[in-house]
Amino acid sequence: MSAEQPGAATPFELVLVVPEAAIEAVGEALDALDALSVSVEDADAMTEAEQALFGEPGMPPPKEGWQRSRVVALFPDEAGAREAAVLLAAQDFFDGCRVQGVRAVPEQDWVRLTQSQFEPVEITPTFWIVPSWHEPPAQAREVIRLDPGLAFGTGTHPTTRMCLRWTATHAPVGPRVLDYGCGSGILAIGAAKHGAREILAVDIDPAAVESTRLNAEANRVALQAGLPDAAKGEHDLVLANILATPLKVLAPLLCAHVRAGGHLVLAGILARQADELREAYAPWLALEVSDEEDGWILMTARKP
Ligand SMILES: C[S@@+](CC[C@H](N)C(=O)[O-])C[C@H]1O[C@@H](n2cnc3c(N)ncnc32)[C@H](O)[C@@H]1O
Repeated sequence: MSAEQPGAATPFELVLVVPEAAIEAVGEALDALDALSVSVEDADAMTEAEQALFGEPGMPPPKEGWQRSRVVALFPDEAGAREAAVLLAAQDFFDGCRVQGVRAVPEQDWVRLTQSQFEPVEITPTFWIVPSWHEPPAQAREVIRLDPGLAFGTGTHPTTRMCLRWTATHAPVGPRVLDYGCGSGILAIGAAKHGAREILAVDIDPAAVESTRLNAEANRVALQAGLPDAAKGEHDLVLANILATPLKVLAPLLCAHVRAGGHLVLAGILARQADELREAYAPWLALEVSDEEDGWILMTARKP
């Protein structure tokens, strides 16, 4: 197999120069943006400013980056790498960082590499995300079939997993569900597997909308997918796994889409951002932290 095979997108690298103060936030954001891998090296390597970075023997280095790190993040395709560059540039922590380039990564067996990185993912003991090249585990009763593709959301990221887990543990969810920032459509499909019947999925990225339609079809789920303008009406459940900054901007809009008695479920939020999110949503809903994984939190509220 090779990258030239029909259907195999060419992977792209996003190359960033990041000061030490921003390295942790950039790393977390790249993780949230579904980078396949992230490597960090000294941006000043082979110059007079080169710094050695050592840890205790057998221990990790004492810090995560150099004074200026060169961060190389691998994405499955060009759209993913470019979207990550745009989303990162909009974050407050990105001040002082620089996008050095977005470039194709040639001549490797990316299909096999990608497949080897995606194993079935357990959401609950009976709810699994399973790539098409795997058999579902015997104990799986609800299964989403999903392969890594153009859009974020394969179930490997804690933010996605927490949203899916919430949906599974609150099943059956009400019939009307809005997935805002749908990416691959994984949350919408997960809601369909747990009781939702009228599902609307929206995203600013047309590639995500298309990906959601295809993934829904592959999972025999009926839903409507479109750009954010398509979000209309009130819903029993509104799910939004975006990053903290856009979630704050979207607060009035997302709250308006929740019916009285309905639920709002937000992810893409770091534990240290809980208070700012709570404050941003306070005029409409009282958010609380209802799950936490790897430093990411799930914030939820029920509309009175
Ligand atoms: C972190 S991904 C989440 C994808 C999927 N829902 C999941 O949970 O895995 C965030 C998605 O939100 C979309 N997005 C970002 N800002 C948005 C906005 N203002 N309105 C709608 N979608 C947005 C991005 O294009 C991306 O597909």
